[in-house]
Amino acid sequence: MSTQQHTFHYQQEFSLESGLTLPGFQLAYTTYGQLNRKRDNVIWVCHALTGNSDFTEWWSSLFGEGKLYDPEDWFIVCANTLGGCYGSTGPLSVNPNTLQPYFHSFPQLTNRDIVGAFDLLRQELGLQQVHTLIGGSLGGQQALEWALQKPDVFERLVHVASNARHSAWGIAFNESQRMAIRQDPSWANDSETAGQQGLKTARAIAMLSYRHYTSYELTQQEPGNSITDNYRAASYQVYQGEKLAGRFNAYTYWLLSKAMDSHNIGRNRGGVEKALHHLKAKTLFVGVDTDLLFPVEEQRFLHEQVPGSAFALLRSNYGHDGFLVETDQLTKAIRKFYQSETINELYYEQQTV
Ligand SMILES: CC(=O)SCCNC(=O)CCNC(=O)[C@H](O)C(C)(C)COP(=O)(O)OP(=O)(O)OC[C@H]1O[C@@H](n2cnc3c(N)ncnc32)[C@H](O)[C@@H]1OP(=O)(O)O
Ligand SMILES: N[C@@H](CCO)C(=O)O
Repeated sequence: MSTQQHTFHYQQEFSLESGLTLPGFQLAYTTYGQLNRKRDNVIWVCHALTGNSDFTEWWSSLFGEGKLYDPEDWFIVCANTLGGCYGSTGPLSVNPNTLQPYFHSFPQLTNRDIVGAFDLLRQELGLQQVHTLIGGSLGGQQALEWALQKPDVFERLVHVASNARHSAWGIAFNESQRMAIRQDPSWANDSETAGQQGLKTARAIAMLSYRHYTSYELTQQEPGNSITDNYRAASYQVYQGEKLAGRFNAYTYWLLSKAMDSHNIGRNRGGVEKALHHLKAKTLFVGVDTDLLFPVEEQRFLHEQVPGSAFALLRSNYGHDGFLVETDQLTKAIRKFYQSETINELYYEQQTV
């Protein structure tokens, strides 16, 4: 069975948290497997900052024949985020009011806006219940926000390497990356490639928050003792910047990093703790022990605030990106979560749901 690519068109005005509007939008989305007769086998995935809707590309170990989410058993859905650059309406899309690309005029979005758009797609697909909503990093923020907005829809939430409110540390990292984009003179232009050089530096900065001292030591340590103008770790940084610039644009990067900054489930809900009282989904909070960007204290805090929730800690040398890499541990933790068993093993801790 293969994944299917689709596009959802919403042709009415869409109001944003800022008070601005979008004159409609489209979302690119991927499905895998079939909805069963009881319509109770839906898994909805929310992707991270630079991801796309095809979860089999970046979480391939979780989805597929014989894997945790086998398409023979599950109907799996993931939409590219609103504002994204993998088929959904974003800054490079044409504004139907001006017939020109939005570029810098694309309105700023929050995670509330983004999950509001996802929810319109969910309704269009007629999915009244979702067995599990799963997301990591920015996708975890969106999943938590959505589970709060629609508490009766999501039966389970798997919240991976994410938080309830973006931290001062995280905002500072994001702003440092946006400073790099602003330093690029082309950012002043309205063109598809505006800020692309700055984006490369932004990605290089971001890598330092996605990885860890240990992962650099393990993979990028200089083999010899000679002085060079291009140390292995230096060329790695340059390469990672080039690689992202080849598949992403600075506008979407800017927009989504600001959506991440504004993430705060407590906004207009009396604060984070009060907001969490409204979470109905059985929830597994997952952290990565070396995560510098979304440190494990953030997921432990959530676990403590949500009675009956489960918690799993993944061990990784990869830092935050461990959520994409440590899929064997993640699979085990989710399986245990589904079985509602109390576990206490070397690689993760978890309490009964
Ligand atoms: C649409 C989407 O892509 S989905 C969303 C974003 N995607 C992801 O996050 C993908 C998830 N994958 C990853 O994060 C990583 O690949 C990991 C964590 C799984 C593996 O990490 P690593 O083994 O360090 O691989 P990483 O991708 O960081 O770097 C490897 C690349 O750097 C290159 N590289 C490694 N060392 C160096 C160096 N010293 N100098 C230059 N290039 C280098 C490799 O040749 C390789 O190139 P390639 O990607 O063109 O094959
Ligand atoms: N590797 C991830 C990191 C952010 O979670 C990405 O590029 O989206």
